[in-house]
Amino acid sequence: MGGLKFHVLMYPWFATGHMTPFLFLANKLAEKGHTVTFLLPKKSLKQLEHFNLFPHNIVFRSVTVPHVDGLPVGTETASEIPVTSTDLLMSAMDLTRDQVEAVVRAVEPDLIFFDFAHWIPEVARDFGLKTVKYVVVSASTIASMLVPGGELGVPPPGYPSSKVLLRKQDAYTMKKLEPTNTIDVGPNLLERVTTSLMNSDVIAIRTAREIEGNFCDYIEKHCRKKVLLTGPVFPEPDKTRELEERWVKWLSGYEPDSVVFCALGSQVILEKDQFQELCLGMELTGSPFLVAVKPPRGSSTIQEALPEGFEERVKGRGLVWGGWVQQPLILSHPSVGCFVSHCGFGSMWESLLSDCQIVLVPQLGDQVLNTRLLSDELKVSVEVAREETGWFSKESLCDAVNSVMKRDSELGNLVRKNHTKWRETVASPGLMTGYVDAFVESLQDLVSGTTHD
Ligand SMILES: O=c1ccn([C@@H]2O[C@H](COP(=O)(O)OP(=O)(O)O[C@H]3O[C@H](CO)[C@@H](O)[C@H](O)[C@H]3O)[C@@H](O)[C@H]2O)c(=O)[nH]1
Repeated sequence: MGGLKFHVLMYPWFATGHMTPFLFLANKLAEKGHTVTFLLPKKSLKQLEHFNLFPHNIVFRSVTVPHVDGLPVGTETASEIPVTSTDLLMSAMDLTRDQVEAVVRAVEPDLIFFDFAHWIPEVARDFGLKTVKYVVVSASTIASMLVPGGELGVPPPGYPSSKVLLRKQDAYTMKKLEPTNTIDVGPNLLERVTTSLMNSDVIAIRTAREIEGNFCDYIEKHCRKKVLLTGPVFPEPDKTRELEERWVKWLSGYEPDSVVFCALGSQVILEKDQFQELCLGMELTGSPFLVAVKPPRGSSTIQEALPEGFEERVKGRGLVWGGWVQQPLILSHPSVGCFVSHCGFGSMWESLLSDCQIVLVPQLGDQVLNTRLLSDELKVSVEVAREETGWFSKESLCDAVNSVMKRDSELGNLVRKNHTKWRETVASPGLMTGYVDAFVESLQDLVSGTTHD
């Protein structure tokens, strides 16, 4: 608890998968007596408030997200829009610079944490402050962004892995990100990320050396600056919130480890045909299943998009739900035996912490890299096979699930064994506290201007 106390201003990208890990880290800092001003869009306040375990030390301040042409009026967060409109929301974030400067002036922080607001180092310089670019995607994602433009499947010189790569059949992930608008919105995502990496004082990554050490070293060398690791920074289990009664009731009707749970995060919106294939694949597994995804593109409800006759056929054993569910609590329910995930970075950690078998069906580039890390390097999961176009069939989904769910499957036993080993590693309390303690010490040095070789 000793040493210098500092005040951090945090300004994460307006997406659940970014704001929540920032807040988890804020809790760790607050626990040690440091203070945090957390800037976020108004709409996100409600969703995040309950994660704030130290309301005296962590103070939320909302920003007004200005309207930009091309976005529906009132848009404030990435989960409200398709990923192809991300660049528009980023340009709206750029327009909040005045508001951020006013907050800096008012609260006088010692440090600013940011991720996509690439102009934060300029603001900080004006006030004589230090900045931390906090990476809440995997180190492998950042490493692969540092040398863009190479041939898919071929590691750039010095890149630390021949497995954690985008391959030719992953080209579809790039199409998914192509902006659909023609409005000039300033720098693209890659430019924002590289500018942020280059202009911040230090880079911090939400990862563990045990899992991605070689990628962290690669980034440090490439960016020629210190890379600090916070460890996975899992949230404390929230004992005040229990799994909703409807899910407790539904899940309790099934045998232990029998239910296949599928969730694709806060952003993914499938095309209708791929959504239907997902449903049919789950049906084909023969297992009870719960799918929690957004309605597919062009449909306003799940019901209107389900395949013909599907609901009657799976009645009593399968459910497709279009709303938000409590993912970590569902994963820890004894009836849930398999997690079919998009492998967003948050879900990646949650899947590692769970004792479910893991089946991955990534949708975006970073999710593909996380998938390769888990499936090909750590061998704790299996990936659903895709065709060259990026399409996955109901058969390939069903095969992947059954390959790890069938009793006595060799692959199932192998991934279970590896998963147990890695879960024990990442969940060991010593690992987390060790990372956070070392991270805080480095921040104290940064604020006080102390240097260590
Ligand atoms: O119904 C749901 C859906 C999600 N979650 C939670 O929401 C978080 C989602 O985070 P993540 O798994 O990281 O997914 P996304 O928010 O979809 O991911 C975005 O942000 C990630 C960085 O954290 C990137 O890796 C992804 O590519 C990007 O799409 C997790 O904690 C989930 O437990 C729920 O609780 N209920």
